[in-house]
Amino acid sequence: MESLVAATSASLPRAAFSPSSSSRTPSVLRAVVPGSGNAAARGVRCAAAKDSVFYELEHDEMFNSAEVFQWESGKSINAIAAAQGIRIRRLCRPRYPSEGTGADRAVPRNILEQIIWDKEVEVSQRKAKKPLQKVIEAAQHAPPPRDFVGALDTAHRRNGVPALIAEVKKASPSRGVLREHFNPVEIAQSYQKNGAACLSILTDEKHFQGSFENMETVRNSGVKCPLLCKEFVIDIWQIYYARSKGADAVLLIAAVLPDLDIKYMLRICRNLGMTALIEVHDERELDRVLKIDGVQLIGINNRSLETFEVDTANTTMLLERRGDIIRNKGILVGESGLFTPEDVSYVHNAGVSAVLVGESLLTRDDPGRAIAGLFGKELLR
Ligand SMILES: O=C(O)c1ccccc1NCC(=O)[C@H](O)[C@H](O)COP(=O)(O)O
Repeated sequence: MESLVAATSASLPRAAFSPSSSSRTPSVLRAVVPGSGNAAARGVRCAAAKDSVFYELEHDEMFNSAEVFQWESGKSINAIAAAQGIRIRRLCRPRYPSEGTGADRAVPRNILEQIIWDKEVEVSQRKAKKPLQKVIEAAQHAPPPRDFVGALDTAHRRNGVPALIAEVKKASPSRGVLREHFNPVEIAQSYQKNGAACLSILTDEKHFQGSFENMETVRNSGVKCPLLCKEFVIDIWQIYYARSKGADAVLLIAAVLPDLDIKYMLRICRNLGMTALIEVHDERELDRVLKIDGVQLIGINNRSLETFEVDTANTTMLLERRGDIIRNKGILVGESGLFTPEDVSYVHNAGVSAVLVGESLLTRDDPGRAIAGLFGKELLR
């Protein structure tokens, strides 16, 4: 089968393959069959020859989902997202005057919404400088992707405690600057030396003082741990860009991305040989993600990205309710607010086999050596 990525880059209009662009260009078939956005024209969906790529797309569950039909009937991305319980809105510009601008659209409701709105502006500027096709080409020349899930699994078995994804972040909206002297390569090397299985590199500049350059420098420094690109992904462009800078995995946040975006982005990750860590905060997000095929890594974030409140009981609560189903899916990651060996044991007992930790390591003089303190023992490499 010709891959979606190949179809994207080779034969179809670029915009047609960006379900998360702010203009929300509708499905592939509408782009290639003028006028197919209305019900009558939708009959065209079944007209492609059996040997064409469009036949496969027409028969693809993704392109026949309710969400695609909702797009095609003109429903806005925010309306579709809201129907899935997503509270974070996109900074959608009105498509026609009657939609208005709406006073409430002008002000983000919380920090996550602010980050996403800033990200939309940032991504559109980056795309203008480096179009998708160029980033896809750059991704093809990147150092090969490494096995993120395999590294977590091996470390968990070796140490009998959750595998560590150690975070390289200078600052955060909730805590401000965590580390004045910030050398990403030094921190990454020290994490690796002290038993981290994987690393998470913050790439958002505005709110976390991170960068894609940090990702690239760490990747080129000889650090062997697989790297997660900790970014607020709203567009496939960012996934290709992360790969081009050497990332092995990307974060996808269920509080931000509708189901179809997650499915589509998962496919792109798979085609690129990358892993997606799908992050959830509550039961509703978890239930959405559990219905998606191909999810290998689910992160339960203990920090509300809307209020900043951290509560490790969130992991226990979600695992008590959905533990069996989640464990069958793959590896579970406990994220945020872990400071002591008791915190780590608590989420381990709840069922996680990996933890994502930033602040409690980064605020120590030597972040790598702080790992033993966090786990109550030295981790083997
Ligand atoms: O950390 C924040 O303040 C924050 C605010 C808004 C969105 C995301 C945010 N953090 C991302 C993370 O989830 C953490 O960096 C990660 O889980 C590590 O958490 P911690 O160990 O508490 O630094």
